[in-house]
Amino acid sequence: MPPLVQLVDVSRSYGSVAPVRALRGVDLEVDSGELVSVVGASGSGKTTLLNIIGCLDRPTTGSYRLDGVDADSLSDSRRAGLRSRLLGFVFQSFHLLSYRTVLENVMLAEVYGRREWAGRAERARNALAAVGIEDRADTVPTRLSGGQRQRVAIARAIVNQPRMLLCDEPTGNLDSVTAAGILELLGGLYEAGLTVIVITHDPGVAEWSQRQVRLVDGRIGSDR
Ligand SMILES: Nc1ncnc2c1ncn2[C@@H]1O[C@H](COP(=O)(O)OP(=O)(O)OP(=O)(O)O)[C@@H](O)[C@H]1O
Repeated sequence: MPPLVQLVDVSRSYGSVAPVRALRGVDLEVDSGELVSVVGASGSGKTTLLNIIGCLDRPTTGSYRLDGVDADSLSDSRRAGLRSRLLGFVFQSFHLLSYRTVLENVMLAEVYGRREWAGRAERARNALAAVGIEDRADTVPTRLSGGQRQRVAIARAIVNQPRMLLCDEPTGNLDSVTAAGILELLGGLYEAGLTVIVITHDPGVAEWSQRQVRLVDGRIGSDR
């Protein structure tokens, strides 16, 4: 089996005049079932790396394979297909639609055309149950606490049954008790077999992960 994530000598520069070299020659492999944190100072390239892994951006040079597929060579629409089939995203600021109910937020994440319409609400309710928030299905996100909103965002991320969750500071807006609950939830998903990559500034989150990748000025400084 190929690694789920395989970056070979990946660099990413922004701009052409005096380019900013956000990533410089990154080699990284992540196998299915790993729980990896990505740490590093502000500006070290963490979000750039996550965007490439998430097929939201392409390397300037080097190659990226996702589940054995050369993601760089695909058209945008094929990349979107790969992304929706394999990946779920969780962000620091939740990115929920405030004028839709919790249930609708999760239902809207289902990929059009990929799965039959019937059962869509039930699958969304199951995802909400998996994160312990099914009783708030009919409310709007603005009536929820930060921790509850992040649970909804995680339900949305898992409703398509992805192979991997990509999380950008998932506990960054939460107090420590609430953050611990979210880590417990992510840890449970990892134990159930999901691959999880988490960008974090929080040393506690890095310690909690199984493997820490540290970026230093766009390069891998350590990987343990
Ligand atoms: N769209 C862009 N255009 C130009 N420069 C960018 C762009 N995105 C990121 N950069 C630069 O690339 C470098 C890496 O940025 P990146 O956001 O990946 O770092 P980061 O480690 O995620 O930082 P933070 O912890 O502050 O979120 C920084 O110097 C940043 O200013």
